[in-house]
Amino acid sequence: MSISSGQQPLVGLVGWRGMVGSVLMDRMQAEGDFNLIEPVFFSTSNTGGKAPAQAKNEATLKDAFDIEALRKCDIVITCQGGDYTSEVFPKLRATGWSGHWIDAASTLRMNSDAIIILDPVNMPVIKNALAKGGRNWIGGNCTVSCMLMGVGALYKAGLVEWMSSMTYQAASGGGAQHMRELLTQFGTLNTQVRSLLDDPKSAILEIDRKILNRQQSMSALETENFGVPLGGSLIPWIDKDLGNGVSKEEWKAGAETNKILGQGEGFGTPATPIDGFCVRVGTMRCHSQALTFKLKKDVPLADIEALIANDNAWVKFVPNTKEATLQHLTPVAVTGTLGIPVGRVRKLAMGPEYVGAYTIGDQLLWGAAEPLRRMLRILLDA
Ligand SMILES: NC(=O)C1=CN([C@@H]2O[C@H](COP(=O)(O)OP(=O)(O)OC[C@H]3O[C@@H](n4cnc5c(N)ncnc54)[C@H](OP(=O)(O)O)[C@@H]3O)[C@@H](O)[C@H]2O)C=CC1
Ligand SMILES: N[C@@H](CC(=O)OP(=O)(O)O)C(=O)O
Repeated sequence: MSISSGQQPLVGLVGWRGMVGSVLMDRMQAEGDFNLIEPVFFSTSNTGGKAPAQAKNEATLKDAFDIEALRKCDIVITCQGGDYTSEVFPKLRATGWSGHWIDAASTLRMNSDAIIILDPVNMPVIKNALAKGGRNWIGGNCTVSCMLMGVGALYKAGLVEWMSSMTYQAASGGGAQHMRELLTQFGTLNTQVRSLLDDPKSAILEIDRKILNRQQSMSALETENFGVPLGGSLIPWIDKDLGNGVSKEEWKAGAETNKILGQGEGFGTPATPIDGFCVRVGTMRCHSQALTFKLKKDVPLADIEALIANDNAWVKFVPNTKEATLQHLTPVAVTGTLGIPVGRVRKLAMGPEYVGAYTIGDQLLWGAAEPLRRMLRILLDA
């Protein structure tokens, strides 16, 4: 980066105290990123307040809507959300600001001048854009990023004719309030039948009936965030209704995966068809997905396993046994780690080119925060 010699780049951080932002701060701290930058902390709600401990010269919070203050930054990293990006980004660029904008929100992802960043998968796409003066670096959809960290090797090897994904997405994808709502619902349901649970002789169908009654009578307040109960249930629709039977989350799987891989519209190469269903389940912060591949040819299972296992430092190949699956392939095993286990890999009954796999990722780490801080490092090294 062209920063005056002897100075550290001024990096503005917006959204640092939110859920994604807090995970980002922890990772930046753990990796020593703050040693390499001069951080400036912004707030949408507490201008003039005390900046966090990582602050160096700028000890107070700046106004996140102050375009002049943002303009001084060489790099802005934001986890504040799409509304903030929509409001501030165009104004900032309109001033002629030529700094780097690194963003967790989806707002700018599909813009032609934006790169979806996932460097273990698409470093060549990132480097190419950097060389051409790229300035907008956007984190991908959490499900897409976690999927590609796990099985990106099959795409890189040009083996995938099409892929279908069935997701099991955690409450955290909706935000912190959604996680709270899920846990509150679990508590409410438990309270409803606690005395029956304590009695080993009680009838299970009585417990079941009481739970269903309580679920079906939950108030608008109790389901304020998800709209319907998630505790003890699931919701097979995530994000907006695109009006054609497809949810926006499902659309992102194909659109973003192809863009990350640098193929399809705008790249002059055919897109890989990717489609499936996205489902919200009552887990906390790991997104899981069952994948079906049609490969372009019959590849021996051992070769497929080796490709996946050797793709990057974070993917963990899980042998397709019950014991290994229960041990390593659950949200409880993966939460809070950067590991991306891939298991249940097997040929499917439809034919030798059909392969199934199951993968999990912490949607706040590889799904949101980690690609952002790694992009910061790529810029610092450039
Ligand atoms: N949640 C997810 O799974 C993913 C989210 N994203 C993107 O990241 C954006 C931010 O998501 P997320 O981190 O979940 O949002 P949060 O709601 O946790 O945080 C967003 C902002 O809300 C403000 N805020 C208000 N009250 C509180 C509070 N009590 N604690 C902390 N912050 C508070 C903070 O801004 P301030 O300090 O200025 O007041 C904070 O930066 C999303 O809108 C999305 O665009 C991307 C991938 C995944
Ligand atoms: N939509 C994701 C979370 C998210 O923020 O996705 P995106 O960054 O694509 O808006 C979920 O609900 O699980």
